[in-house]
Amino acid sequence: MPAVDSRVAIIGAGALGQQLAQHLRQQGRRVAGFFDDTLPVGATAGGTVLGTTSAAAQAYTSGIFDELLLGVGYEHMGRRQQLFEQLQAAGLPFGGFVHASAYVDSSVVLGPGVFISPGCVLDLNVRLDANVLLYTGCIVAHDTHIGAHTLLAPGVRLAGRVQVGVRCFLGIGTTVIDSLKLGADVRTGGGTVVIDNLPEPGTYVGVPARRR
Ligand SMILES: CC(=O)SCCNC(=O)CCNC(=O)[C@H](O)C(C)(C)COP(=O)(O)OP(=O)(O)OC[C@H]1O[C@@H](n2cnc3c(N)ncnc32)[C@H](O)[C@@H]1OP(=O)(O)O
Repeated sequence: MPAVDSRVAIIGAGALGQQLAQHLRQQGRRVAGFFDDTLPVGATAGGTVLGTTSAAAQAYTSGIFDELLLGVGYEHMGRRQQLFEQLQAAGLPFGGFVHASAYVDSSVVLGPGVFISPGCVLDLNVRLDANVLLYTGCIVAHDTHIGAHTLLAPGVRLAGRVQVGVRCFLGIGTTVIDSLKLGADVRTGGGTVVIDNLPEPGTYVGVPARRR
C-alpha cells in the first residue's frame, strides 16, 4: 500500500476519474491531477488535467506525482487494460486505494492499481489482480479471485470460491453463487443472479442469468 502522503495522478478525468479523486481527497490523499487523451489541459471540477496519457512518463520523471490510478470505466474495458499495461511497462508505478469504510481481511491480496470504494467487504483469502475496481458496497466472500482489469458495479455480491476472469464488468447488484467460474470479458446486467459457470464472453441478464 502506498505512503499516505504520496501524490496520486489519475488516468482519465471523466466521471470515474472524478469519483476516484473525490474519494482520495476525502480520505486525506493528495491528487496531483489527471492525464486524459480527450480533454484539454486545464482545470476541471475535481482537479487539473495535466496533459495526455503520453505526457505521464515525463511528468513522473519531473516529480509531479508519485503513483498512478486508472479512472477508465466499464464502457472502455479494452482501453483499461491497454493503458494500464502500457504505463506500467513504461515504468510508472500504480498505487492502490482502500476506503476507510471498507472491511478488508488481513489475508486479502491486492494487485497494483486496485481501488476499493466505500462500504466494500473483502473476506478471508480473497485475491484481486491488477487494476480491479470495486464500486461502493460490493461483498466478496472468502477464497474468491477476481482477474485483472475487472470492474464490479455497486452492490455486487460474490459468494465464496468464485473465480471471475479478466476484463469482466458485473452490473449493479449482480449476485454470483459459490464456487462458480466466470471467464474473460463477461458482462452482466443489473440484478443478474448467476447460478452456473459462464465460460464464454458475452452479456448475461436475468434470474437466473441467461445470455442475451
Ligand atoms: C457507479 C455506476 O453507475 S457503475 C454502472 C452501473 N450500471 C449498471 O450496472 C448497468 C448494467 N447494464 C444493464 O443492465 C443493461 O441493461 C445491459 C448492459 C444488460 C443491456 O443494455 P442494452 O444493450 O442497452 O440492452 P436493452 O436495454 O436494449 O435491453 C435488451 C433486452 O435485455 C433486457 N434487459 C436489459 N437489461 C436487463 C437486466 N439488467 N435484467 C434483465 N433483463 C435485462 C431488456 O428487457 C431487453 O429485453 P427484450 O429484448 O426482451 O425487450
